[in-house]
Amino acid sequence: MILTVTPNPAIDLTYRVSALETGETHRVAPPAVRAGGKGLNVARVLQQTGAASFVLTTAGGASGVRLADDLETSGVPNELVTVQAPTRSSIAIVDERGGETTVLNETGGALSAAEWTALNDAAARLALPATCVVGSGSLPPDTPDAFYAGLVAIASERGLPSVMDATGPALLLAAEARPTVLKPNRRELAETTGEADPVTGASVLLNAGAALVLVSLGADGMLAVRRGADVLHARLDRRLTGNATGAGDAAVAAVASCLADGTDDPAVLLCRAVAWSAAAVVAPLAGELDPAYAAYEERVVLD
Ligand SMILES: O=P(O)(O)OC[C@@]1(O)O[C@H](CO)[C@@H](O)[C@@H]1O
Repeated sequence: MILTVTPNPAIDLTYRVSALETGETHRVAPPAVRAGGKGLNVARVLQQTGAASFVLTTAGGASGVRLADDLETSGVPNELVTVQAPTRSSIAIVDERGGETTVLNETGGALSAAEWTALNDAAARLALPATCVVGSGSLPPDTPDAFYAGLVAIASERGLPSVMDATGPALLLAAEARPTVLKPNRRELAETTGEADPVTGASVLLNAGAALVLVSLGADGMLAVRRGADVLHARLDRRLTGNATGAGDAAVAAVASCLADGTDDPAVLLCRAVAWSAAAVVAPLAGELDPAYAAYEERVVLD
């Protein structure tokens, strides 16, 4: 199975409005409520495509109970580390007029040293039967920046590929631990490396130790950057509108599914990542793909 580790999950609340106006009052239908957080979305997408996945995450307070209940309903196998801090909320507001989504991510509560140890220990144990290790999402406040680097090391010690989707110092340290793939988006990469150009930013992560960096460019597709090789760019043959929340998670799921099957050709990874990402934009909620997701691979243009 593909192990996904999410230290800072969320209850995702997705609202739909006909046209979002800042500073105005909106009458809205109740939100869709789901257990979310990037790794949970990755695991849900993998489950939809028939790949075995496993969620390791934290849960705290009444919102943590809600998260646990929803995960059980989803049928994705999981293990939850119980923590003191209540599980945070993430609010997505989908503007049906322009197809843009506004997201409010609570920062979440800090974990104690004992809770971090429990999460690390569980990751090391659950990696034993895994075929790939995925770490994704923001880290709670006062987190050890080396958490994702530790996850890469756990994978490497077991000879497993690893995919990390992180930002800031956690992303830089993860790069130094020599992961198989890093997948920041363009903004996260620029914030982390201080480089506005995505290829230059990706080179910073490659020089630090990453083998392959996939940079998501939103509607402009995705780049695959490797050391000493041509940069690859892929995009869908047309622009799509919908809910882009979770599109990056679908890309991570695509990469993890390739690696778990023993495929590490960057062009193959990139094209599947672009295809699943597009199929996620069309699906209403993060963690879902358009059921016709496989057909999107034929619509990917590789430069
Ligand atoms: O605060 P983070 O961890 O960066 O992002 C959290 C989050 O917005 O990302 C997912 C979409 O990618 C949502 O399910 C989730 O709640």
